Amino acid sequence: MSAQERGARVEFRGLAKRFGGFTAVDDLTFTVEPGRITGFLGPNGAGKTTSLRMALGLVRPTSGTVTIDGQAYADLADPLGTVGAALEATNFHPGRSGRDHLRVLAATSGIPASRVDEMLELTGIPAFARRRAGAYSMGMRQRLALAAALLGDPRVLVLDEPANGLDPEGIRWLRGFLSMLSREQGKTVLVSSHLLQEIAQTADDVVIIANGRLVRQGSVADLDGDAHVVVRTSEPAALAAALEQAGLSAAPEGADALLVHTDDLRRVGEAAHAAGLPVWELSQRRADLEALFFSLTEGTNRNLGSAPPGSAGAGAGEVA
Ligand SMILES: Nc1ncnc2c1ncn2[C@@H]1O[C@H](COP(=O)(O)OP(=O)(O)OP(=O)(O)O)[C@@H](O)[C@H]1O
Repeated sequence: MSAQERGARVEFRGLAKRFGGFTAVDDLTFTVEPGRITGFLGPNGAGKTTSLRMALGLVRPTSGTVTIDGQAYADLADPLGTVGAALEATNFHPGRSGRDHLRVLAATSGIPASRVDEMLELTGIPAFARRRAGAYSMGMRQRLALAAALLGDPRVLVLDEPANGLDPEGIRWLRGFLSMLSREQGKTVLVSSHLLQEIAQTADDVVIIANGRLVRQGSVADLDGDAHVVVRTSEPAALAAALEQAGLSAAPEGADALLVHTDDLRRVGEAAHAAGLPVWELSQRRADLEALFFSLTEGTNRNLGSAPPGSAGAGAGEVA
């Protein structure tokens, strides 16, 4: 089975959610491709959790749809084998061990008990999982939630802020683990975060939202941008012509500089020298995904400052 067949496409179409007069998610349209890791990014309060909950049929959209392999979650013939989700890592009974929790889940879903120990092994908590869940650290809960999400060997994995509470070693482990699930097993992985650096190294694609709206989407490679050379001169027009002759395209940047579409400083310097033009600065510049993320989401953290009208805070006031 190819990765394309193993994973499943998740399509968000015109998805919106209003809580009273407050629009938490606004006309969100994007596609999550099979066999790839998609980072779902946005500052706190951007609407990530609400969107993921709508994808899983836990919150009813005001309008729009989310389909998994062409079907709404509620219509899936084999939900556990299609989507595994870890939305919040806190809802385990404190008196029960993590292993027992998973065994109950497996039993009620017709999944063999042996799968539980396999998943605990895979997520690195076989011994810890025999202790009561109430004593678990946040990182342990995250791993347990991940093990639970994987029980049905789902084609799609939906994870809400899975790096929260993990230490640097745990975050490194999570990166490798998600890569393995998507690259070796072809699963579709949709993972939310409010911190770009947590997933920029792992994600193939990113979807960035702010104030409930889509602000940018694309592959990490595209958004990170190509390298450019900045060249500053007193003769920008003449230098642009000289660069064009040398087969390089350049665009003006301010009054006295050009942005040249190449990463080869030497070619730019030699073209200027051959044309007898003065150069004041010659440097490389790379559009940085991190800078892009900040510029797109700056000042949009809706959980800071005054509460939005009609909002009693996350999780309150809504019955799906
Ligand atoms: N049940 C609800 N009733 C009213 N407002 C809500 C409800 N659930 C979420 N909101 C509001 O909708 C907005 C989006 O919340 P959501 O939890 O989806 O954001 P998020 O991007 O997941 O942020 P975070 O990382 O902080 O969870 C927030 O301003 C939140 O307060």
